[in-house]
Amino acid sequence: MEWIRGETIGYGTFSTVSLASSPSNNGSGAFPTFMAVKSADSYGAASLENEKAVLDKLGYECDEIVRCFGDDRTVENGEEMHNLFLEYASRGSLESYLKKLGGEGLPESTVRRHTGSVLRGLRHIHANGFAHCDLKLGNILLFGDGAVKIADFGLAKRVGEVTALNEGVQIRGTPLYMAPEAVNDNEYGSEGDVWALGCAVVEMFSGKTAWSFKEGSNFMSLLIRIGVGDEVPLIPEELSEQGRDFLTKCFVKDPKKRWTAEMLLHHPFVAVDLDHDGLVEEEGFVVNLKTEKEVSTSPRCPFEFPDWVSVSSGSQTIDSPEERVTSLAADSTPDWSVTNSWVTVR
Ligand SMILES: Nc1ncnc2c1ncn2[C@@H]1O[C@H](COP(=O)(O)OP(=O)(O)OP(=O)(O)O)[C@@H](O)[C@H]1O
Repeated sequence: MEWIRGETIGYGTFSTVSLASSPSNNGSGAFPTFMAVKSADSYGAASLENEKAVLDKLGYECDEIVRCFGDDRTVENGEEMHNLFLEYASRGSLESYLKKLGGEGLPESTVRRHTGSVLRGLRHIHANGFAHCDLKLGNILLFGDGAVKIADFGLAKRVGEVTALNEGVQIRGTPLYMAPEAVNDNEYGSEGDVWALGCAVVEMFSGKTAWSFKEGSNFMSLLIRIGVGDEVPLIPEELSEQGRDFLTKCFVKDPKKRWTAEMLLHHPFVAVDLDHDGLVEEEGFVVNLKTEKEVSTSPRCPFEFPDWVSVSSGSQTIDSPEERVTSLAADSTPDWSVTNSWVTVR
């Protein structure tokens, strides 16, 4: 495929994302005329390879997962670049969208709709045996028609798989979205994605991160709050009762008791049954609402789901929570990088 690199539309830890046009395709072939191309040098190549492998396995049937059209390599300024071609989200990420609102959150109706979409994406990812492991607003993309899709599968992994990244004392993803079992036991499974979804819902609604954390304050104190004790993120009081209840199901500290994406899709916060034809006008455009078939009463606990099976990630337990947090603090070789004034640890 011939393509032309356009303007830069985003930066990640491992990559730069630009607009790519493929005029010869004219939108008629296998590729659309405009795509996003995620490019990395040799340092980020493994992440891009992992992302492509996972997206290939997830296939095309889930509308809430960003599509991958293939990859190639180029030499630019004497350096070999690895390129991944993705569906272009013209409105960027939810993180950048919220930034434009200057600290304001989104209306609850929009939060419900986006949450339902992300849950359908997570259900598909988990049903195929993967965990995303880096769900956050920066990795939820907003499309011109109001749809949202999950992106950035660079850290995704097979549930139960022990990879080089989770051997020993390491953490992956963004600390603000880390689940207690990830902090305490190095466990990264589908349950952690549900915890992260809860953090994303709080942030979408309030415009603020789920954990209050002052810039410059001690990062380890946050890890201790997440991993040790009973504290969970603050649930916004302005949220409806359904929304608050939904979040309590995401913020269950014990991953085995936390609701799954499948279970949460039956929660009334997202399983809305509007008494009109499913169209709502929102933020200047009409959105076709997808609803779950059954919107009856919400199960109130995991045991009300007859076929619910708890999936454990199978990662090894390293230490007690206290020992692990202390070892994280004392670990001399973490790869710390700073993105958007927050610390991301790889
Ligand atoms: N398909 C896309 N369409 C439009 N914008 C995109 C697309 N993919 C990524 N972006 C933009 O680029 C940013 C970085 O992309 P992405 O998160 O995939 O990169 P990354 O290197 O894996 O980053 P990180 O792991 O640090 O989050 C996103 O936050 C988003 O703003």
